[in-house]
Amino acid sequence: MSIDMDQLDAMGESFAQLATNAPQQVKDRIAKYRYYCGLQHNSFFSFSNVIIEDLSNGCERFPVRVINDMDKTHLSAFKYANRVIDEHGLLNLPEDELAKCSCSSNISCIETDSCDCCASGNRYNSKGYLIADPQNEFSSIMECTKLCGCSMLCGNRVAQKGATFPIEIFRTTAKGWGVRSRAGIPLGAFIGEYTGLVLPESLANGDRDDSYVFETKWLDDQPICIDGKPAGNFTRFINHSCNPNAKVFNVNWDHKKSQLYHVCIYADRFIVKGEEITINYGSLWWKSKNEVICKCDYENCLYREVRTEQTGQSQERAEAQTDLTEQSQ
Ligand SMILES: C[S@@+](CC[C@H](N)C(=O)[O-])C[C@H]1O[C@@H](n2cnc3c(N)ncnc32)[C@H](O)[C@@H]1O
Repeated sequence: MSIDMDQLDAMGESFAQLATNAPQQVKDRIAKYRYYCGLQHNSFFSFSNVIIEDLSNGCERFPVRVINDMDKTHLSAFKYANRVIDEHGLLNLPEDELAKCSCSSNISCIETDSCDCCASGNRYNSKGYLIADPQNEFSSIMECTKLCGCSMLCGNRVAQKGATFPIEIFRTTAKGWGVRSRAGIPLGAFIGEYTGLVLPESLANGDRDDSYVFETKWLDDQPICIDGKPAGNFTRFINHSCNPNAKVFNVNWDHKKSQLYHVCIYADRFIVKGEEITINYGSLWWKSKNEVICKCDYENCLYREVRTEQTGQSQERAEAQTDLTEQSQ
């Protein structure tokens, strides 16, 4: 049988066109099947248009590819930074205030019950996945620090070593850019740290565009914020969902116990290859962004209606949901 290559190309073109115009849920499903079948970008009936091969310029362990199959929009400029940038010197802390455990260098702290670091927050298992403790009211993790007796091979050093699961940035139908996984990510696995400029809260608010601002948790002082707009890594593109598959924890490994400035994102369930990674921005973010309509497509979405008044059914549902979330953290 002879194959008419022109006809094949035409079929590929119309498939690509169909896929491009399909609703997001259909696209997500197609993306998953493409990944399962091992289809590469730019292969036959691939509809992926890679516009940047590695946004991180080699900073990450994997290339951060940027894909736009939707329109001609390009990324707005920002500085790629895989660590927070502390221009105001807010994180210059005396070393003696750093937490430390007295474990020995030939054990992994997660294997003992006597490690002070592991005892003060949520813990990792032997694969480096988080075992979240619902009683931990600050959603915090205390990793071992440079003053600890253990070595860098200790299993209680995960987020400090950086992101390991490959991800890519893609243009969504209705939420601007988003992040999706290029591999399955197990429950509890570390995805990435939310990086950016470290700012006092007073500077983060005001006239600044706060769409990319994350407030960190300080337990005994003024809060600081991380602004991912001028500088940040791939996590700055993570969108909100009312049914998220990832969760934020505050992690400590180089500062005193009461200051939880590393904002780290972990899988909250198994994330399938090709699935968009989402977190819950929280009711306070949505309260301050009345003009934004949530496009998460979740059937029980809490913010899909215009929220001109802070009353009504959807607001009550949002607050009830937030109370539940806060209780479970
Ligand atoms: C931290 S940025 C996330 C990346 C962003 N989508 C982009 O293109 O750069 C937050 C902004 O993304 C958009 N966004 C995130 N989640 C959304 C959602 N569920 N529905 C609608 N817009 C969303 C909003 O414009 C929000 O201000």
